[in-house]
Amino acid sequence: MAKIDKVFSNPLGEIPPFTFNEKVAHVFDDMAERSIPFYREVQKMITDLSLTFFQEGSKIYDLGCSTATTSALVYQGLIDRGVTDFTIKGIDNSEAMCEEARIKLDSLGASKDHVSISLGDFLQEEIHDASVVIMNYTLQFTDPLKREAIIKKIYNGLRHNGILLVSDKLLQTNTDISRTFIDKYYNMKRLNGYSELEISQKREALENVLIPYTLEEETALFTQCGFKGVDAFFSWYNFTSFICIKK
Ligand SMILES: C[S@@+](CC[C@H](N)C(=O)[O-])C[C@H]1O[C@@H](n2cnc3c(N)ncnc32)[C@H](O)[C@@H]1O
Ligand SMILES: O=C(O)C(=O)C[C@]1(C(=O)O)C=C[C@H](O)C=C1
Repeated sequence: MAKIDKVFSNPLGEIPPFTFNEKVAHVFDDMAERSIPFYREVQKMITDLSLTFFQEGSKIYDLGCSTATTSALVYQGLIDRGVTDFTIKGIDNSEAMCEEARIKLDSLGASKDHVSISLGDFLQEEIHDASVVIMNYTLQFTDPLKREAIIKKIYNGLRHNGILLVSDKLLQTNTDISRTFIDKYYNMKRLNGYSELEISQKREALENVLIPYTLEEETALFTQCGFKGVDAFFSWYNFTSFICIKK
């Protein structure tokens, strides 16, 4: 049965804070494709950059892996290139997401020797001997007071010439531009079939859960944690994807 996102389609009355619970995990792939601009294209670019910077024998981390869409694409890309010496570690603190991720990887026939999914808080996880670390729309859900610690841990766990790939929703500093970008974003959601009720209820649920930085704050975070090369490889109004390289 098609898993269509209807999580916010009925009036909820009191709207609880958004969590990646079982209801969300079950429809997440549809939710992501219809709620994140150019989600598929960004996944292709993340996969392409991961394969470009991957170093034989190293680890790849997918932090906040959700249903393992990124892990599955990177796994398939490495297998298609005949690469054998690699491990991909997907980490997510939602049990329901980890379940969906394992189902997706099993359907691919992905070997557990090469790609594993762990239920856990990536703030507590060890990161070591990595050439690629991916945080695709996950840093924005991390307590701002803990963002420096995770980025520093990632930097220290990367090999020389290793990369961190981050995609996030961003805040614009100019209020007129911010309002315009948000309007464009919600119009995208309308075009993707979301009702006014769904858009407004999700916006309320995400308040104080999704905490966007400005471009300046996000860039400063990466450079202050040691990354010498920091640049955007994709941007659409209030969504940007960054590549950070450890030199
Ligand atoms: C918007 S989804 C990420 C989308 C996914 N990376 C992709 O590209 O499809 C955010 C995910 O991060 C997970 N998450 C948020 N904070 C986390 C943490 N501290 N540790 C582990 N997972 C976390 C959530 O459970 C959720 O699955
Ligand atoms: O900001 C919103 O309204 C979103 O739906 C964004 C967003 C995200 O950027 O992660 C929030 C949660 C997910 O369900 C997918 C999209």
